[in-house]
Amino acid sequence: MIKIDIVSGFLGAGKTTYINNMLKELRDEKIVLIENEFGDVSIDADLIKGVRIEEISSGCICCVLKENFTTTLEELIEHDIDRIIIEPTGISTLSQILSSFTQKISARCQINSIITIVDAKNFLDQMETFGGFFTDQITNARDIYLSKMDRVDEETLSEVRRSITQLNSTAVIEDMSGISAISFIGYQMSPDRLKEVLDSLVSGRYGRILRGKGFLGNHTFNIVNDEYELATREERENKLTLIGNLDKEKIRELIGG
Ligand SMILES: Nc1nc2c(ncn2[C@@H]2O[C@H](COP(=O)(O)OP(=O)(O)OP(=O)(O)O)[C@@H](O)[C@H]2O)c(=O)[nH]1
Repeated sequence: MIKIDIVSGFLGAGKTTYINNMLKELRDEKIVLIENEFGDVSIDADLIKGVRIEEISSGCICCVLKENFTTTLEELIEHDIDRIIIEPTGISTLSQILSSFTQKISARCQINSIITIVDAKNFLDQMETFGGFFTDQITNARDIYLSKMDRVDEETLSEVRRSITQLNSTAVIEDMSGISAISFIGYQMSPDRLKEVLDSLVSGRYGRILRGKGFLGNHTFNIVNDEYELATREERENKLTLIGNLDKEKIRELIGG
């Protein structure tokens, strides 16, 4: 299956910056980047190096250029590639892009990630003015990355996080430095399996876990770096939160959420 990663986000949010970082991690793969520009002049394609780039310009792939987009994808999947990264314009609606995947595309590809980059510095102002795009980009994302964290204070950051969570309570929100959190509510496993899972989590094979806390039935556990403690208490709702440089895909597989 060809992996598809969609990296959306408002104008200037940091999509190209994120994709360039992502490409550094994926040197061994055959990748095609679909770059969608609203204007005629391609700028982003010049900023990205080392991969094949398909440009679709003069409009958004979510509306006027939707057919071009679908045709481009259908042609691409005939080739020997591992991954397609899609960078829509900043004013694209993510729901429309997701609805462009025809049966032919879905049969050959698997959506690996649906990311929205949120500019922490400008988000609250832009949200007031351009709410529609944001709402769609945020509600349809699986992962939300905050950029420009270096340019905001803690209070603004909390407000940005609160506002995003109101629109999408299930997306993982993380900063571009790679420290993120992942939570599971109502997950199920046996106490024996829980011990195996905790051993795996602290092994380093699932990323670097800085902190973890959770409950499973009458068990409670704490993870700090590469150690964990497991104790028995009164019955609670099954919950688990992990914070760190996480390999979320593998963690989701491990926990089964
Ligand atoms: N201070 C700061 N600047 C950032 C950060 N991320 C991106 N930028 C800057 O923000 C500007 C826009 O970043 P891009 O990655 O080009 O954003 P984009 O979403 O691809 O922009 P468009 O394609 O025009 O919509 C650039 O000058 C980046 O260097 C960040 O975390 N902190």
